[in-house]
Amino acid sequence: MIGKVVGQLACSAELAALRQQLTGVEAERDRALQERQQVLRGNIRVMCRVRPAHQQQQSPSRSPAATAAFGAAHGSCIGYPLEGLLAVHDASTARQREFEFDAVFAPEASQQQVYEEVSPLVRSCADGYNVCIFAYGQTGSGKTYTMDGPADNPGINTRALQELFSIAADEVDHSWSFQVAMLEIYNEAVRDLLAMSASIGGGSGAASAAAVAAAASAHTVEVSGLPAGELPPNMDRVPGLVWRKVSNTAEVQAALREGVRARATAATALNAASSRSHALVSVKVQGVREGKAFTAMMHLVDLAGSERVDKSEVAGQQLKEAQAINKSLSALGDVVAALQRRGAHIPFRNSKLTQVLQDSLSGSSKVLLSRRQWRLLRPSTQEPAAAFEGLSHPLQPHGPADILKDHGVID
Ligand SMILES: Nc1ncnc2c1ncn2[C@@H]1O[C@H](COP(=O)(O)OP(=O)(O)OP(=O)(O)O)[C@@H](O)[C@H]1O
Repeated sequence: MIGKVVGQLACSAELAALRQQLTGVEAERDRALQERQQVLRGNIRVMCRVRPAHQQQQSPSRSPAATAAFGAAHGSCIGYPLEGLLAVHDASTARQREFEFDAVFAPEASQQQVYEEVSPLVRSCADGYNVCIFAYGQTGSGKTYTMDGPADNPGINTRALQELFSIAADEVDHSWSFQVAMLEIYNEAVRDLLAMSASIGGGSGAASAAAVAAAASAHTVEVSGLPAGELPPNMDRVPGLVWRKVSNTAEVQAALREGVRARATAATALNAASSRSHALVSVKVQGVREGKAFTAMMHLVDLAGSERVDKSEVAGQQLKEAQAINKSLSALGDVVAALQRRGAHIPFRNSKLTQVLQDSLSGSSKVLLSRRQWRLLRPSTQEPAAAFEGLSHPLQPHGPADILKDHGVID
């Protein structure tokens, strides 16, 4: 009797082990498939999210024709003729152009819909790949909303960590750990926001401007410019950076809030707009797969506003800011272009931003850019009515046409 029970136990233990093995094989096959899919879709993907019009620009009673007329009166209107395409009609030149992205989100797209397109990259990070997700666009175009988002409808940052937690919860090995760090890059100086927050009490407003300025300077950190392969395994890209351990959404949101407050406090104390700096949330994932430990990094980046500043109109601090932003955005553009060309030399050293991100931009890392690197498909002089009927959205003053104009894509 005892022998039989033990036999059955052994048998069910074997069955359980076999099932576990099979699940492991299936999970491994799914991961390989997902990786293959990612490689085929390209390691650099570019999506475009169109911000809804502000309230004063919206009218619930506006028909598609009236919407098109509104757009035309404001110089341009936009439409979505096919999946992944954005069409821009510029009324002043009667020109229409189409731009191709990996995905285009219309103004009504929800935070969750945007996140679902990003989610495969987050899953790649849980498979051990380094990942970078950027939001790029003019001031007011919705970068912070997309990355950070309101507390009751969070953006990519919180959703990405939630997904990582849920992946880890389903793993056989429960020794996974997650840490976040927050950095700000302003005028080519890199600041540790969580360290600053600890010095000034989370930016609760109690610290004087002088104390905040002192903290900002004290927590300015060095970045190693060494190429990825030459960085010793025990050396961090940003030595001494404060990493906060997180294991649930509440901890993530508390850390993010602290960093955001420290950034805003520093901006006020230094008399600078926070949109003039790059904000980075870095996530370090340490996990175990098939008995092997791995570390992967994910950088979630809210880039500084990309508007072109006419140098003749700004001076002093604003000019310095504009130059620093231009320098770092063009350095990022050069790096992405070199990666796309698979160039032998990738110019990471040209800015602090690309130095900080270099481990997540090289090798088999995955990169996602929101609003950048669009490919012009075909210019046309079609009337907007046909192309835009039923699809039109008025263009707000800070809408894509302004961005496209800024970059000389349209006149
Ligand atoms: N998809 C959206 N849905 C609703 N509101 C949005 C959306 N995108 C942006 N907004 C709102 O538009 C305003 C500007 O957005 P946001 O602050 O995210 O712009 P930004 O590009 O980060 O600007 P900056 O460069 O100045 O930081 C905010 O009030 C934000 O709440």
